Amino acid sequence: MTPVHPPAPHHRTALSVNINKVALLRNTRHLGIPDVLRAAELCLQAGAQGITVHPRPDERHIRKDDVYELAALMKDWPDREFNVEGNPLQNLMEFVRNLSARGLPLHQCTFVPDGESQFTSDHGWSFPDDAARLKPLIEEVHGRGVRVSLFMDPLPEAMAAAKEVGADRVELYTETYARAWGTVDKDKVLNQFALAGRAAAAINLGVNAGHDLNRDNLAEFIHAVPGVMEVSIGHALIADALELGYSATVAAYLGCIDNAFTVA
Ligand SMILES: CC(=O)[C@@H](O)[C@H](O)COP(=O)(O)O
Ligand SMILES: NCC(=O)COP(=O)(O)O
Repeated sequence: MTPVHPPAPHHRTALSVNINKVALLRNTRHLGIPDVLRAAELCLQAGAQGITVHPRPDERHIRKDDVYELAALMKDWPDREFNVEGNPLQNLMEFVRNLSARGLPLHQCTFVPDGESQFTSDHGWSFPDDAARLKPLIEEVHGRGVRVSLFMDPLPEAMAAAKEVGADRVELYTETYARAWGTVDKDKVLNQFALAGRAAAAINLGVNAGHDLNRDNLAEFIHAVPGVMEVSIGHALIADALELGYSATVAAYLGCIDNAFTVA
């Protein structure tokens, strides 16, 4: 199948669509609609460079079977990325081990320090406190050929510790930026993210970003924070898709990313 939009050139920020919220709606009936596999396929056809899911222990949205079925779908899209988020001290490692045992694709794990039934992610890992328990888990994930990204608050001084435990990337937790967008605090907050991004880049730690990014705030973020390799976007993007459809919505977000690279 020919994608509407080709995979991103390597120097551009990749868009990974988080489809948690499609599953959330599906789970309110026993009819299987909206279909998460169909959602993923439509986003990939529209040019999204990856699919993200965050299977929470309470299965309020993404369920175990979804992860394996999505991974099987991703086999048909070898140039796209499958990213599974979660807490490796809860359920995430089970997915890593089973996907690996079944020979199914998994390209990136994003370790997120969420509680069992947390409302949504709201903080990053804390160093040095979390270092000793993360290190062997990161080694295990690497042993299965999967990249590890650590969900982190935008603290420049914490980037070295993330690198030290073996992370390949950090995902900067962008809710504070999203909240500040459109207020007098925006430039100050954005500068904090830029400093964190630079601190990561200086030690060869890749930078992803996510949480509450949307069509209004995305381009400015990518423009200000150098070298963002990937953004994972779910809530706002799926809300937009309810109005515009997946294809137009993904195209709009890819357009925001393109704009970030073209505006002066
Ligand atoms: C790590 C992160 O920011 C995302 O996982 C986000 O929290 C989506 O999770 P929910 O869709 O469950 O809110
Ligand atoms: N890692 C962030 C993510 O996948 C999506 O977060 P959100 O856009 O649903 O807030």
